[in-house]
Formats: sequence, C-alpha cells, structure tokens
Amino acid sequence: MIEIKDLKKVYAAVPVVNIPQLSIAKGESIGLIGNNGAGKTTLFRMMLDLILPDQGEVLSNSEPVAGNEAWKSYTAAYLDEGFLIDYLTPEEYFYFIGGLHKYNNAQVDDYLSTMSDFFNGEILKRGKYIRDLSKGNQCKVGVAACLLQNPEFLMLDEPFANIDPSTQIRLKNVLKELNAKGVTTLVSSHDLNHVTDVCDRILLMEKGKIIKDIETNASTLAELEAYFAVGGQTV
Ligand SMILES: Nc1ncnc2c1ncn2[C@@H]1O[C@H](COP(=O)(O)OP(=O)(O)OP(=O)(O)O)[C@@H](O)[C@H]1O
Repeated sequence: MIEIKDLKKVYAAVPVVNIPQLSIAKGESIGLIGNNGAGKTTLFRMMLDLILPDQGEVLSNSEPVAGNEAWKSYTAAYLDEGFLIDYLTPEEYFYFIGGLHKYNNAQVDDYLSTMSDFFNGEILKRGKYIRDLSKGNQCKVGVAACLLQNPEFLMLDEPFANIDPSTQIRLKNVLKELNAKGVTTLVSSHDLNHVTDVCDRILLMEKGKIIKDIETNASTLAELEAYFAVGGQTV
C-alpha cells in the first residue's frame, strides 16, 4: 500500500530522515518508535505531503502522495492540534469533516453516538470550542475525526501521549478492531507496551534511519526495553 523510496529530508545539513526503502502492506499494523528527534514526525509529514522531501518519494497505492489527491480519500491522520479547527465546537468540526466525505449531519450523529465511551462525557454538548479542550480531549477529537472518515490507512502520531489510561485502553481496542477489519495503521509512540500490544510490526527509528524492522513476538517488548535502557545505540 505504501512504498518509500530513497527518502531523505535534511535540516541544517543534518539528514533527519534517511530511508532508502520501506514497504507497508495493506492491513499491516505498524508501530513507529524512536527517541526524541529520531525523525518520526518528519517522516509522517512527508507521507502526508505536508513537507517536501529533499530526495526520494512516498507512494500510496502506487501513486506519489506529493501533488496528488487520490490518497486523501482513503487516508486519515492526526499528528497534532494543527489538524483541528480551534474556533469550532467538536460537533461542528465532526460535521465539517463528515461533510468532506459526503456524510450528512444525521450520519455523523449516528457515528458520534457510538463514541460515547471513548468521549467519556467530555467532548459533546459541553458548549466548548475545540481551543478550550484539554490536550487529551483535543486528541480524542482528532482521533475520532479520523475514525469518522472510515479510512483504509490511518496514521496517528503519539496518540497515547496525552490521553488518560481508560482512553488509552479504548484506543488500543479501537486499533485492534480496525486491524481485524483490514485497515492499515501506522502509529508512533514512546510507549513500548502499547505499540507491542497493538502492532504486528515495529519500526525503530534512530537519527532518521530505520535501524530495526521487527515482526512483533513474545520477546519484542523485552528486546526494545533492553535497547532503550542504554539510551539507544548509534549505527
Ligand atoms: N522545520 C524544521 N526545521 C529544522 N529542523 C527541524 C524541523 N522540523 C524538524 N526538525 C528537526 O528534525 C529532527 C527530527 O524531528 P522530528 O520531530 O521528526 O522527530 P520525532 O522523532 O518526531 O521526535 P519526538 O519524539 O520528540 O516527537 C529533529 O532534530 C528536529 O529538530
């Protein structure tokens, strides 16, 4: 589904992403891990055509994402609050996003009624604008807006970072359900427990390079903990 070819991004003469080749097959659940500054978000941004690579390209279903529109109909992503519209209420935002995918407000309401556990009474009908929600609740809105789009490919950047433990567990269940339905997921996280729990394949990034590409198995968590316990290694 996704092909990365010879992808490079350089800031201040330092390569912050440098991936000669990476394939993500349809239906895979991928966890992207790596210490601060490893290049995870920069990779996500190039995969979403938010920044241009200095070299190479990202293909989605065999078409370059850069300058193309087709991938947008089946890809949903939440990287940060910049993906939200601060002056809208959550309801208005969901209707807006739903409208882009030709859902009417009643269809959006039906979907929102399935999210009441995930929202935990804090998102809807609170008379608050998105800008006034806590960071964790903003993240819930962003993730819920992704799910509303019924994506074939879902990208989430550190979705567990600001959400409470109950929501983390719910989100993990949501991700497992999506994978069972064949949705391809790419989730970055600093939480090794969560990524090894929900992802079949783990990519470990360091200094812009994918230095490990592991099929998750019973020893993966211990292997990764051992790696990070010594602060990661350079290659
Ligand atoms: N616009 C920019 N200008 C200069 N340097 C940048 C820019 N964006 C990112 N970088 C640098 O690129 C490197 C990778 O950053 P990136 O945000 O991709 O890392 P990350 O793995 O997502 O980190 P974290 O885990 O802290 O979120 C960092 O050294 C960062 O300072």
